[in-house]
Amino acid sequence: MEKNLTGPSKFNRTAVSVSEAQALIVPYINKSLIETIPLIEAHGRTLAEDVTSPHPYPFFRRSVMDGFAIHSDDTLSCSKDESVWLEVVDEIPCGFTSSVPVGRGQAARIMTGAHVPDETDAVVMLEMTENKIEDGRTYIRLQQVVTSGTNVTPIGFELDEGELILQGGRQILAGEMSVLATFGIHHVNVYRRPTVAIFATGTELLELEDPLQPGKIRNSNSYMLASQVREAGGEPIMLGSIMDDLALARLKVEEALEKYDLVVTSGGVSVGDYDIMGDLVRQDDVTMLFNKVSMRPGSVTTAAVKGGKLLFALSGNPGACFVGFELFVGPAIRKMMGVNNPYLPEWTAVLGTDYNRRNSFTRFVRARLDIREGMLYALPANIDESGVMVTIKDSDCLIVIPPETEGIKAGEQVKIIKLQGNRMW
Ligand SMILES: Nc1nc2c(c(=O)[nH]1)N[C@H]1C(S)=C(S)[C@@H](COP(=O)(O)OP(=O)(O)OC[C@H]3O[C@@H](n4cnc5c(N)ncnc54)[C@H](O)[C@@H]3O)O[C@H]1N2
Ligand code: MOO
Ligand SMILES: [Mg+2]
Repeated sequence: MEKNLTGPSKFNRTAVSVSEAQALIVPYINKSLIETIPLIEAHGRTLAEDVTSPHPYPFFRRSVMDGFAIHSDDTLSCSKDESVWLEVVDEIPCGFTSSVPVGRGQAARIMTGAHVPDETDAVVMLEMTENKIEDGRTYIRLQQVVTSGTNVTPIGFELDEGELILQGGRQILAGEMSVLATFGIHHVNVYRRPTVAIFATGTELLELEDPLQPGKIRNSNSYMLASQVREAGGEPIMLGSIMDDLALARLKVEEALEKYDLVVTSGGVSVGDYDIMGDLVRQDDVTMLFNKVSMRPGSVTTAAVKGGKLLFALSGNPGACFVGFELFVGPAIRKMMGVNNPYLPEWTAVLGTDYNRRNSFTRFVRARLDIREGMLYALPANIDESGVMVTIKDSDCLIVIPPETEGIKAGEQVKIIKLQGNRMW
């Protein structure tokens, strides 16, 4: 293969901090277009509009129990020794309203969730009554005072008409589904999932079906990135891998940027002879945002803009590729999808084992989370090198080790970044 001789340019790098790098990207994040989709397909999507309640909820006074709708005043004289008999004049199943007025001294049999007759003001539970039939009429006996409002859910108990229920930017999960369905919102306006083109650079890369050969490895980064894109809410577009060839990479990037919302590559961003991405982002029609971040892993993470679209060139080292995505690409995808705070949550945890490494840069250490006696513990992976792939699968979070630390002792508090994905098994 023809060698890509490096110019001096890609050695010339100024490191920016993680937060500076994140801020440099923000102006170039374009919100996705809005689309209207059936509610049933909206799980996980981000609402693109505020939703206010079109009517109060509940919409009618609703019985909390199976029992009898009554006038509470009829029970004022009730006690253990003094009972009141009420005539049952109606039966109200769910989905119906009463068919006859319920007068004083009368009651209507009612089911949980049914419409409480307007003239009644309380529901007494079935178990608190006895009944008798006389001359073909049914009567119930009460021996306790029932206060007004007992077992009746008032109109608007949960929500008033016109109340802001869900703000734009909110993710639709089970609870939001329930609210939207309650108000008959069968189609919702959500942000379109950004399409994220993924391709890997590296002459050493094999496709998954290829047999192994000495010096070659399979392209695992693209598959890892596809999962990360999905978790962030985007739609991964797999564009395979290309060899380390600047012209080829350039063509591929241009095509992908034209067709898709975002492009993510892995590999070739350092200073090696075949590290073409460093040169690619320095070409005239590309605006490089940063090509070095004061962090490990992922120090070589690079971001650029071409034709108004973002290109992220992540490290080929799997650990650095993973972290670079979580800190920069994931937030960009979530922001495109209208998420108000797109960054992963920062929590505090107790460090589970000593962390002995000397550290000059901010380091993001993969770790497992564990709850011990109600406390959150972060247990660093035993091998955490940038080039190590296997412990990525064991990380629920990244421990943020500040720069200039000599090591941290078990039991000390550490800042962690909680990774997405609810691993349940
Ligand atoms: N002289 C220097 N060497 C290196 C520096 C440096 O500053 N000076 N930085 C190191 C750091 S830090 C990192 S991180 C890596 C970055 O490497 P690249 O982004 O240029 O990636 P490659 O050289 O293409 O590959 C590195 C490594 O990753 C493997 N790889 C690549 N693509 C994939 C893939 N799709 N799936 C799985 N694994 C992949 C590749 O085979 C290499 O082993 O540079 C250091 N060097
Ligand atoms: O970008 Mo490199 O990880 O710092 O290992
Ligand atoms: Mg390299």
